[in-house]
Order: sequence, then C-alpha cells, then structure tokens
Amino acid sequence: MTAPILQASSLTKHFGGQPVLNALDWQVRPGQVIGLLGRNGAGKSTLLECLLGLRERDGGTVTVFGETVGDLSPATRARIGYVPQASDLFEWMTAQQMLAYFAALYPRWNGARVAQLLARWGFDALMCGKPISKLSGGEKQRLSIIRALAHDPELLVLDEPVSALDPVGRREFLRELVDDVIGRGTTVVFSTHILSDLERVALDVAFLKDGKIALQGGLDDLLERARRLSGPAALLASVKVDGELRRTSTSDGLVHVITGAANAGLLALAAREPALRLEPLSLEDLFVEVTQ
Ligand SMILES: Nc1ncnc2c1ncn2[C@@H]1O[C@H](COP(=O)(O)OP(=O)(O)OP(=O)(O)O)[C@@H](O)[C@H]1O
Repeated sequence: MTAPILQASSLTKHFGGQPVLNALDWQVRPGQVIGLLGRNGAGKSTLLECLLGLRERDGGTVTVFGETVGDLSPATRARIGYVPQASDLFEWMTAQQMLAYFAALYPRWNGARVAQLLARWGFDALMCGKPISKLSGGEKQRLSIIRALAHDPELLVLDEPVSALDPVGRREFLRELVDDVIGRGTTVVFSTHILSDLERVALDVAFLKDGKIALQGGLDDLLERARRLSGPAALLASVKVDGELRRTSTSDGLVHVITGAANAGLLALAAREPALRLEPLSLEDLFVEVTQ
C-alpha cells in the first residue's frame, strides 16, 4: 500500500480546558478525495490547521509527505495548497499584486492556469486592480481558491471553500475541482456543510465527532451499508448489530439501531421478522445519526 500523504497519530488539541481533538488517528492516502464532516464546533478547522502545522498541537504526531509538520521543507510546503475558512489574503494589495507576490515564491507557479481561472471567475482588469479589502466575500473566496490552485499542488486542503459563493460560483468551482484538480490525481481534503456538494465531489467521507474520526469510508460504500433498524425493544434488546453506531429507545417501546455496516445476516433477520423495519439512510440521515 502507498505511504499516506497525511498521517496523524494521537493528535490532541485543547482550547483552555476544552478538548477539541482527542488522540485522533487519521491517514490520507495519495489520490484520495475526502469530505470532512462534523457539526459546528466539532473541530474541523482545528484539525485541518493542526494537520498543516498552522496551529500548535498539544500532543501526538503529524507527518505530511513523510516530514514532521512544523518542520516542513520549502519543497514540501510547495506541494500543498490551502484555502482557509477565513480570508488570509493581503487585503492592502490588489489581486494582481498579491498573485505576483506568490508567483515569486512558488517555483511551480502556473501563470497560464491563473490567467484562465481569473478570466473564468470574472476577474477582469478592473477587479484585478482593486485593493483586496474592497472585494466582496465571495470574490475574496474565489481569489483564495485561485491562489491555492496556482502552483498545481499535490495536496489541496480546503476549509469550507464555497461557503461565500453563490450557486453559480459553487457550481463553477466544483466543476474545476472535479474536472481538473481531481482529474490530475490531486489529493483533496475539504470540509463542508453542503452535503449535496460533497456528494458531487467526494469519493470518501470522514465524520469528526468527540475529537476523533468516528466513521470513514467510501461515500457509495457507506451509503450502501448504512441502515436504520427499528423494532420492539423486546425483540432488539438482545440483538447485536455489526457496525452499530447508535442505539436509541423511544417512549413507545421501540428501539432504533443505526449501523454503518449492514451485512447479509442483518438483511436476513429483517426479512424473517415482520416486526422489524430496515431502512437505508441518506447522507444527511447518516450525518445526523453519526454526529449527534
Ligand atoms: N482560538 C481559539 N480559542 C479558543 N477556542 C477555540 C479557538 N478556535 C476554535 N476554538 C473552539 O474549538 C472548537 C472547534 O472549533 P473549529 O473552528 O475547529 O470547529 P469547526 O468544526 O471548524 O466548526 P464550524 O463548522 O462551525 O466551522 C469550538 O468549540 C471553538 O469554539
């Protein structure tokens, strides 16, 4: 198996007394396209920042392209593209000046690609000549994405990259991501709350919950195997369900079991017992069930 591009072992982060990442283990392999999901405040931004060495961790190890994060060589840094959740653009510069500044820093800066993206995303001469502070939130987000794609990164980390974009902008960005970035074999990790976007782009999904990756897998595979099993408590109390993620009881005497790994045995049980109901889950259902 190929070596992971990103590897976190026992990654721990607290803010004050509040644990956010709790001995988290995670690996991202070359070519994976992973959507990172979690409730507000689950720690997605913190995780992405710790993985890139942008935030100090309290414990554990992180390696990127085999190097310890925090001590990355310039050559390894040049292989990474990052779009943060909050704009970190040089607001006092114009778009043109900022892109020229970064072009000088990256040996693999792809000027033709930048010109193409600027044109496609509505950055005409007037807009390129405006101070970035005068751009709208969505325009800044587009510029941030262009900057992250400009040096043809091998690893692209995106923290809610489309949150400020209108539906047209989102669609264009996703097309760029699918056709070009992913098509070239780039490894992509992106957090999002827009599940429909994730379904269009991601091949894998990872759910962050209680400071750990609670569930990860191929999107199609997870949806194929995720089920809600419901039935009378008397029947389900003693049933052990493989891949059980959550079990709840309701006041009307029913038990609901969520599994991420429904197998032939479970399907046979549900077929045998008329009192049991086995339902597939949408990605939204799975999100709610896993992250509650
Ligand atoms: N600099 C900080 N100081 C103190 N607490 C922080 C800091 N940054 C984040 N936190 C806290 O850490 C937790 C995780 O925050 P984080 O931004 O990583 O979550 P998130 O999953 O990205 O959330 P969202 O989906 O809302 O963007 C939150 O409870 C947040 O309040």
